[in-house]
Amino acid sequence: MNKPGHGERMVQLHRKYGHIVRVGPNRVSTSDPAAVHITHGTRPVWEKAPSYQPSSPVSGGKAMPSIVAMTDAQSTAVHKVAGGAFTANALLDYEDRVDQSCIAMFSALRERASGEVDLSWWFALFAMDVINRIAFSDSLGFLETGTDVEGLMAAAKDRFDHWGHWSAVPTLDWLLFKSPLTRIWKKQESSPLAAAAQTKLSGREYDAEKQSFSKQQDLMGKFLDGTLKHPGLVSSNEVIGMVQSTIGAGADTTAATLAILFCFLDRHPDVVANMRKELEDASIPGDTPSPPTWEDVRKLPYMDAVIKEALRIFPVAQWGQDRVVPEGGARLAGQQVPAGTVVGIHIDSIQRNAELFGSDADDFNPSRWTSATEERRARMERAMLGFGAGKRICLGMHIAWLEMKKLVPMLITYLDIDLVDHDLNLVEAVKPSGVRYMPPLPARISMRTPISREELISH
Ligand code: HEM
Repeated sequence: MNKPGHGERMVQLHRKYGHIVRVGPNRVSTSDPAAVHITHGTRPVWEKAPSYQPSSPVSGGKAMPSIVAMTDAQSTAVHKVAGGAFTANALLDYEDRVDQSCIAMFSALRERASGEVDLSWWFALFAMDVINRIAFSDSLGFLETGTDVEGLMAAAKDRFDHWGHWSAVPTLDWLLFKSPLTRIWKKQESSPLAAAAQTKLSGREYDAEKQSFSKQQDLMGKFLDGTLKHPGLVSSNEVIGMVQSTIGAGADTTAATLAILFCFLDRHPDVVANMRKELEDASIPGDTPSPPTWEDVRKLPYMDAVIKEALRIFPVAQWGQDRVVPEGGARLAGQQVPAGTVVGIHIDSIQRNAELFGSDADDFNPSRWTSATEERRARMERAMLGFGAGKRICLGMHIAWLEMKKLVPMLITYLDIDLVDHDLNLVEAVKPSGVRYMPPLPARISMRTPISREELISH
């Protein structure tokens, strides 16, 4: 998973050998869209494979609870306690924080408009800034300072790198990094992400009158309120793990998706022109330089198609979403697979399936979504796995859409963003890990509409 070109090699392997390919002892990969409804279905729920365990962060020599790596039973408890924090309705509680990050991002790019900026770095700062605001009601200043505050970005990246590296040998990961033995010979450090979550948790006050921790309507408050409603299901240590894993899961994924999207936009000025036209026709974001409202942008069909197409053609999640075949075995892609086998789904292969997406499935073409019949679009939607599927689908998916659909219109409306290298070979340049990490993307930024700083800040 950590070698450049891994995703592309898997696509070629599946195209050559079919929908089921053996990729290791007791381990297969499938590219059959129909198989996903079995592997990620609910009757029965297939457990996540041990390859998820290396994704759990370590703090003080112990594996911290991580939402991504939990068993089905643990995840059911977490969904009870925290599910409400991730629903489409909860988005309105976060909208003002996303706006603040959009404005901070826009100001930062605007201030650097005369020179070159590394777009990958700024998207990474944006995603970390916004997820901290949503999690703790505090940006920590990623965008204001332009730096990796408290090393949280490095810590999140380290987690994904570690996962990519050790996912094939989870027992060794446990022995070397998480077993009681390692506590004897290894220096015990606290993860910066866990430390940040712990500090915020200790500062949280309970409002006895409202019987709530949610004065600030953020993830931590909502998680804590969930523990009050469902006592005994999740401990405070687990709340820290949940916040920590949410930040880890939500930052680099969103940042890389934005960076990939802007690579494609750079290559397709016609798409940018269409997006601007759609926004202008809907008078969004308006004359003032503010991020558009969620209500205004959430249903714009072309914007939706463009972001979806970037998620389709170059999905950032590179882990195989491995599941274990339950008792009795299963029939996948016409073959009987025995119980206990680990089955990974290959997202790139499924999302570039020509039968579903057409003969130009390997090309970036947002209009495939807008021109498709309703029935065809529904079939394509079902094959989109960039956020996972089924019970363990990305909990932060709605938040990710909120962030992207607010930031992207703001950037393309007020800025021209011109990448220095228009022909970057993404397959070779991207560093695969748990997620695809984008290389630095030097870009020249210029203002499309003159806006005064006062005007920007006042909105
Ligand atoms: C474009 C951005 C994002 C992408 C592409 C993405 C992708 C994914 C994928 C593929 C999964 C796992 C499915 C599996 O292994 O079966 C996942 C899980 C998860 N994501 Fe995201 N994600 C994104 C943004 C976010 C954000 C913003 C948050 C938090 C606010 C978040 C929180 C989570 C959590 C907590 C899980 C674990 C769910 C579980 O196992 O039950 N993600 N995400």
